[in-house]
Amino acid sequence: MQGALRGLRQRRPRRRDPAGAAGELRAPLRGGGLNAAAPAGAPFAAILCDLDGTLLDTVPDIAEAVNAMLAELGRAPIAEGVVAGYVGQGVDVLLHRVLGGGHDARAEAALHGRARRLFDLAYAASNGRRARPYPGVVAGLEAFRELGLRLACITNKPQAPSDAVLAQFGLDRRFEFTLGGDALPQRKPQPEPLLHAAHRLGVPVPACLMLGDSANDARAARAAGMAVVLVDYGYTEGRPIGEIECDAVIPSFLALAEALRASGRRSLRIAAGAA
Ligand SMILES: O=C(O)COP(=O)(O)O
Ligand SMILES: [Mg+2]
Repeated sequence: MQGALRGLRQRRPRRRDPAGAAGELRAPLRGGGLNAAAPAGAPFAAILCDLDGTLLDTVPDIAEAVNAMLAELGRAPIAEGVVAGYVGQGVDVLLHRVLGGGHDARAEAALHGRARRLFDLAYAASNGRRARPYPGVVAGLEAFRELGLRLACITNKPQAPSDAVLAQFGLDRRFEFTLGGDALPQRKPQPEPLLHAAHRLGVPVPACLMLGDSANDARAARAAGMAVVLVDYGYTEGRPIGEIECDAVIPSFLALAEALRASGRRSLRIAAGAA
């Protein structure tokens, strides 16, 4: 157990559940305190899982489509690492960033619309070509299932490519449903997709745990009133993972499964000295 927990890093205390439902943390955070807690006396019942950068390493295929789009527009290609820093808030934001060359850039509407059509065509072809699940994802999802946790995938990637790439790896069967970035008017970091998922699962909001890789997942979870755990290997829009407020950072799904198993799904108990 010690080994599996070693990678869990204690994060800034979550003093009060934003929705007021989970109440105060039940133990001090010094040493091996509780880091995130399900609603008092109740275990976590569901995990809402992000896709890009959490389940699957998808940037090689996204970058291929971005560069095919740029070639059609007569523009120079950009490096995969730059594309990785632009992924997180869905395709429209990605293309504004690519066309404008910065995180806050906005492209002119006609150009953006043309780029979107070209990107969608190119991504339909490249999606799944080089994408791979991260180590421990498949075994971790199986462990979550064995723990009796309900699972839904909540992504900012549009529904069609999300469904296609998850099905390619048999991961669609692991989730009760997948909510794509175009399924609702709102996307992460807004809380609505998470609240929608909790409602659809029939699980109380504070009994849901968001598992993601970026500040978009963390902010959505906080706004919804959920605990949030981030993987340390995903796409953070160029931000150091340590700067993103969350309950814990984990090296793999298996580490989270072990922490939840050890606590009867009631909390993430952080190993002493694991910070
Ligand atoms: O498509 C994106 O920009 C990010 O997708 P994600 O929410 O699955 O990380
Ligand atoms: Mg992600």
